[in-house]
Amino acid sequence: MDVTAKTDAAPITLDRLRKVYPDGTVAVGELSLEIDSGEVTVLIGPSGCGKSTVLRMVNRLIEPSDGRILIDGADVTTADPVQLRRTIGYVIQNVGLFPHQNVRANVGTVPRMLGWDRKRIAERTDELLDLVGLEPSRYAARYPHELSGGQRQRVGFARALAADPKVLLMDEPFSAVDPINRGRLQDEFLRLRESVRKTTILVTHDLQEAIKLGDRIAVLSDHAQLQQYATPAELLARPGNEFVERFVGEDRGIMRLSVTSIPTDGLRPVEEAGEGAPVVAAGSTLREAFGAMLATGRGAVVVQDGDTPVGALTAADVQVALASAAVRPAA
Ligand SMILES: Nc1ncnc2c1ncn2[C@@H]1O[C@H](COP(=O)(O)OP(=O)(O)OP(=O)(O)O)[C@@H](O)[C@H]1O
Repeated sequence: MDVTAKTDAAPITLDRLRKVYPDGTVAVGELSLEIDSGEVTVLIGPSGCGKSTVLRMVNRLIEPSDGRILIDGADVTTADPVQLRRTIGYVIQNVGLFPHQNVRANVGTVPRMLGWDRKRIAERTDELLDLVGLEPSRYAARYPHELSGGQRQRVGFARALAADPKVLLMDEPFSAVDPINRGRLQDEFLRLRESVRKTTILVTHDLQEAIKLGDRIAVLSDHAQLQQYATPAELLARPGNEFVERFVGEDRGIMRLSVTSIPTDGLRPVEEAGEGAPVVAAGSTLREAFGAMLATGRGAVVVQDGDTPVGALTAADVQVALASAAVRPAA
């Protein structure tokens, strides 16, 4: 892990957070959650269970009725909301770019408010556009309507990161783009996380997305009641109660393939894979190994560390690896 990037992040504590809207709707009953510095925590749960309300209390777009929110140990429920929002990146479904400002101006919004000089803003904008894969010379002068949905989402992400916030809030960030682009954006998000490690709270409806992007997943039921808070692997292997079991559904066995790595020991001798068997890299997931078997119609793969074959894994071994991962203590 990149230590310098890690220092940019801050832990978040939600302490008995509560929101009752003026009409009496209890959106959030009482939620407590510890989010480690630099981690991505996903809030997931049925429609209307209070996910967005929780997220929007963190940047004070919504005022909590009770409870505290600590960022880096400081209670932000008493901070000036405008100042606070400048230190928190916020990415929403339809991006919310300013339509009459070009990409450069959109990305520079918060640095401008913070009074950075033009040169510093321009340098930062170029750096961020590069980071999200939009070449500045080509895209900086464009207006939002001259971009695809996925490109707009990238600009939104660059804008959220512009002033180097310690915290990033993302509300259904990828749900407005088509499935192929969504997958690409998710992959980019994972890649970006290697260099820009912000403490992130991400709201989604999509369990696959939660499993792919989350370090931890908080499953909520109505009134933002916390049903389980666990790593993706733990959640799928050991749903904490009936609600979570129903929520993760019957596909959880299949999904576990994506969050479980090929075992490092106990592999068969390479020869057992047979001549011409597909090769997967050591450290790949069971899903990648099983996918390679299905794609080639073979019953085994060769596991390779760099250029060196280290063993063979059969379809039956995949099942055994899944079963033994379930009894191991949580990662
Ligand atoms: N301004 C408001 N006034 C009254 N009730 C509200 C208000 N905003 C949201 N609610 C209610 O609070 C509850 C939680 O809403 P919230 O948007 O946080 O849920 P959500 O889990 O994000 O939903 P979705 O997944 O459908 O976006 C819902 O019952 C909603 O109808």
